[in-house]
Amino acid sequence: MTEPLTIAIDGPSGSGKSSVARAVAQRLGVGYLDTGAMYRAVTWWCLERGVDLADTAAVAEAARSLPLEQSTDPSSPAVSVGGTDVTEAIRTSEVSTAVSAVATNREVRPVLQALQRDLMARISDATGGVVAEGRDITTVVAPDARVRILLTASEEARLRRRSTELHGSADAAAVEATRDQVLRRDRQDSTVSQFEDAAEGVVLVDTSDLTLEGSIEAVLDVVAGATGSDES
Ligand SMILES: Nc1ncnc2c1ncn2[C@@H]1O[C@H](COP(=O)(O)OP(=O)(O)OP(=O)(O)O)[C@@H](O)[C@H]1O
Ligand SMILES: Nc1ccn([C@H]2C[C@H](O)[C@@H](COP(=O)(O)O)O2)c(=O)n1
Repeated sequence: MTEPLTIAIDGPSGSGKSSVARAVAQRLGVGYLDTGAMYRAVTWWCLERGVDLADTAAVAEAARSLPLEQSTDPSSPAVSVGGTDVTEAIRTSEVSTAVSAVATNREVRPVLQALQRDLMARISDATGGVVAEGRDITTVVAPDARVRILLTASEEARLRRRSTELHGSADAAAVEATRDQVLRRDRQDSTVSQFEDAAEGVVLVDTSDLTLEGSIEAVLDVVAGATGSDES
């Protein structure tokens, strides 16, 4: 039996994890797991039901009982909670501003990490592999993955990308408006996960000077090197 192709990608906000992981999964014909979407879905669910995000036990209970459905098809990622499509709602600035309170809740993390391992196994069974991305996939969720990558980019590049995505511009005002969402979140999230430096055995891919296509190719090259085949 062929070993499933598990690819774990971590990195800071705006490094390009989601865009690159989705494209890589599509090109390799395997499933895709956006673990950040799961932290966002818990956040949305708590805000919707008036759960105080500072009440760690109540938030952990919400994570345990979350009626989550998540598409793992890289060509159509979608998330619904309790039958409501929240694919767009989990990307609002309200959720983006609040999500670190959930991601740094140490009772929530093991709940979602267990769910992520379970989903990764199921996706691999169905498609022969999985590309999972987040902040702790290479170190905690799937430290035995065949390919482990830390995707990074300079602070300037990450702010420029996120600002272009959110405001359609990377001028000084737009970058300033984006700064808090990107950098504060990374500061908070890095208190519970190691995604600023590559852990032992994790390959660092710096995309600061790469185009999106260049970043995808760079990751496919690492996959080909690690699997001894020309997966690209
Ligand atoms: N060279 C590049 N590599 C990857 N993404 C790039 C590149 N250049 C621009 N982008 C763009 O950067 C934006 C941010 O990418 P993406 O959402 O994939 O980042 P992320 O690391 O998943 O961020 P977050 O963790 O905050 O969700 C996207 O609009 C993407 O198209
Ligand atoms: N494995 C993960 C994935 C995500 N997070 C945190 C980091 C962010 O604050 C939030 C949303 O992630 P994004 O969609 O921006 O990638 O969830 C984490 O702690 N661990």
